[in-house]
Amino acid sequence: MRFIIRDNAEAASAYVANYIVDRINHFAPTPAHPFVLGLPTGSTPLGVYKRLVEKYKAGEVSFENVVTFNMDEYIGIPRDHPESYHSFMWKHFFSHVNIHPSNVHILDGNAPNLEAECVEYEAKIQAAGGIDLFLAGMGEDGHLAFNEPGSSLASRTRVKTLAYGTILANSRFFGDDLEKVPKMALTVGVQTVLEAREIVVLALGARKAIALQRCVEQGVNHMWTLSAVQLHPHSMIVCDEDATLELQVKTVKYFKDIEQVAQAQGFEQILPSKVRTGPATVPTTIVTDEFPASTIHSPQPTTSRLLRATPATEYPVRSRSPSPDLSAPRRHLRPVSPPAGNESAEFTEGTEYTTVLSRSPTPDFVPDRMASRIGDPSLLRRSTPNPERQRPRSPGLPNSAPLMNGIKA
Ligand SMILES: N[C@@H]1[C@@H](O)[C@H](O)[C@@H](COP(=O)(O)O)O[C@@H]1O
Repeated sequence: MRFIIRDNAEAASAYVANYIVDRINHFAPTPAHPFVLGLPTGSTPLGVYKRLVEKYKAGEVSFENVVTFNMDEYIGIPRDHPESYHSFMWKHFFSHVNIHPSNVHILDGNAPNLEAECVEYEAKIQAAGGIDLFLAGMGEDGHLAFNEPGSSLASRTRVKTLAYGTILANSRFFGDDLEKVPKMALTVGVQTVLEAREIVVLALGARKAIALQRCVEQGVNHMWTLSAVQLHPHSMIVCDEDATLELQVKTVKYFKDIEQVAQAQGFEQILPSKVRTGPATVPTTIVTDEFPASTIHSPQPTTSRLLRATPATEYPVRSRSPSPDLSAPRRHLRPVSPPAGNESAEFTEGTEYTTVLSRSPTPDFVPDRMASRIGDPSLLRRSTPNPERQRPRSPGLPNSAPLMNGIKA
């Protein structure tokens, strides 16, 4: 993951706008091979949209062959409501550039069948060839689009109920009246974003500092859904100095050093050509048994396939025996013809199984305290969680007497 820090919001927004223009121009989109751009709303991208419009007007970029997909939309407010994301996008961006209205895609929060709307949206993304670059902002709680804390990292476009913190944060757009803020929205999923060929996140201001710290310095976490961009092979976060307030000095210094070293060496970190030009195939998550071969040349975010939950039907369903007695005989599956010398072979697809009775409990009920693996009886006692209670009483020795390594008793 690249991490670009600029002195202030203007410089960070300019960096992102220049980057997008550069990507579109290098891609050289045509009607048959358009550049597909994912877009956010919120106050954060306003500076980017302003600069993109300026660059369009200056003749530096054309949106003639750009197709867009917005991240999200409120449910239940009219499309022409001043705070709908439809209104936002046309007001701040689309009305000012040469994009074809038919190339603009924004979820319809008033669709008669919201679930169908979400399914169709994913299909449209696929039909467009997948998203080349997904621009994103970040919620104060680290949400990506409207993927609130606790969202599945394998999620796709769907209906979401907004978290109270988001309603509170967005109430500033609704006259600070919490009642006027929609409580639900349609949003692309985390997985939808991860399947873009490239992700660019913009984070501005001190109010994003905690979320940025969680997403950059801590692990991938469903409670800070933007952290999932760490799994993407071509993701970049661009922020201003204020947004770095909660980061460690060494983190900030390291990422600044990376940029300086690259500049001193006379190169920029560039994207593999397949990502820059867009491959013929649409990136999708493929679930295979093999561990994916990681390669920076693959336009597909291979790591995200690790996030896919495996359908429960792919494995034998554990018998729900009502018997709490672990020593009682239990039923389990065993291959009809087990491999030679391996009677306890694991379940393998395509193998014929028979039900057998045994006294072994299913694996997750094995009360293995490791101590049972140690042969020496004195060590065995010492290895139990509470040796004082479990040692045999010795005549003349008080119960509370300490043991010397648990061996002398
Ligand atoms: N659904 C949007 C997000 O996509 C956006 O990132 C967030 C941040 O908004 P702002 O940029 O105003 O802080 O707002 C909303 O919740």
